[in-house]
Amino acid sequence: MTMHISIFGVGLIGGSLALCFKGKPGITVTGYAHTEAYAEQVRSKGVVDHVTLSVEEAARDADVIFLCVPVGSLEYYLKQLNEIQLKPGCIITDVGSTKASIAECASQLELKDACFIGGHPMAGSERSGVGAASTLLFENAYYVLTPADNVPEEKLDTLARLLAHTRAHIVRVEPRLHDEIVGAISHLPHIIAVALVNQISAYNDDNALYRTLAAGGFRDITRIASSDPVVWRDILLNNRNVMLPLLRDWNEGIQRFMDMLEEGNGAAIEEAFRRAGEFRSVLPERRKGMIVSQYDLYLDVPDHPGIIGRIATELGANSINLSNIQIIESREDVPGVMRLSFRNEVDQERAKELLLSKGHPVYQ
Ligand SMILES: NC(=O)c1ccc[n+]([C@@H]2O[C@H](COP(=O)([O-])OP(=O)(O)OC[C@H]3O[C@@H](n4cnc5c(N)ncnc54)[C@H](O)[C@@H]3O)[C@@H](O)[C@H]2O)c1
Ligand SMILES: O=C(O)C(=O)C[C@]1(C(=O)O)C=C[C@@H](O)C=C1
Repeated sequence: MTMHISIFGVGLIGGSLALCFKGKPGITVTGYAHTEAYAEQVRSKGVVDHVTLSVEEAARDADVIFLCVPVGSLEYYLKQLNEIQLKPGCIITDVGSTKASIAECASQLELKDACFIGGHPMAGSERSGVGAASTLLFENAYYVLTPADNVPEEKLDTLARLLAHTRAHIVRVEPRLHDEIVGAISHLPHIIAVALVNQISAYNDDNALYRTLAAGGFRDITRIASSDPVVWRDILLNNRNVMLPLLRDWNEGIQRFMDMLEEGNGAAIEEAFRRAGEFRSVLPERRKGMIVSQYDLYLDVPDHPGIIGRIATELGANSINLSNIQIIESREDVPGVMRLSFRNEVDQERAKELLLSKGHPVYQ
């Protein structure tokens, strides 16, 4: 029997889900787009089997509907679906970065023949739109489900079986707790990154050397400042009751740093770095969705033409699969730092041995 999946909002997350499902035996994927221009983009990327601009056409035959629109539009679509005769037993789920308000909306609606299961894949990117979609986005990430108590286990099993195509790990969390935790580990870092970039950008208006000299540390901490403005406007407004106390705590932490500097308290500064390093070192590093998403090696190599090709060829000749390669700092005629990412620990270890044996300085 064919399972019909419908994806509302075929952007980074919706498009990545579509890619995980499309072409799998017994699955068809329909994408709903709200403008003809976006529908055309989705068609040209070929991530779904069929694209429509009609909510009804997208929904009426669906077994599972994924709402992948910005958080501020989720309730609108859930209410629209409640007005349509859906297939009996249909599962509606979402991928929004906040879960309490959509769970509340679903419980108020008392959906007729369908059931709602909130979801949130803890994986993403600063890029947006269907062009950024990837089959690998969710691999090894956590995928949070926030079902209400009255959701039948059988429906949860159906959704979990479908999500197995993403290769993510399912975890169940209560919606309010979810919002508190992601407020701290995801939404707060986005605010901090944006505030930091905008602070430095104002200095750069007076002296362009700020941008020129911005190196690894600045780039590492600010990647997410390039995230989609509308998506993040909606997330932060939706989670503002969680964000405000977190920002007050943040202000206190910054005030403590100001005190340490005013007092010239070196011991306290050292202690702050030590404590942070300790916590970071016990994060489950090797999982996507956490701090480090890959099995990485760092390599000091001279920055001259052909070096990337030579390293990749050496690894390939020894059947070691690279998943990514990146120059972190690249300047003419001085050593550069290359990041090599592998899919598993075995490849990482074999690469390390090989590169060390060829005389390359390798760091882990
Ligand atoms: N970006 C991330 O890292 C990330 C990670 C996990 C979850 N999420 C959540 O996933 C959802 C989508 O985010 P994204 O990063 O894929 O964004 P995106 O901008 O890449 O995709 C959003 C999609 O929704 C469509 N859309 C926008 N407004 C719409 C409307 N009013 N009606 C119908 N379609 C509309 C857009 O055309 C696009 O296809 C958001 O709820 C976000 O909170 C994002
Ligand atoms: O990796 C990134 O770029 C992300 O911002 C992903 C990230 C996160 O903060 O971890 C962002 C929002 C989501 O709701 C889930 C994941």
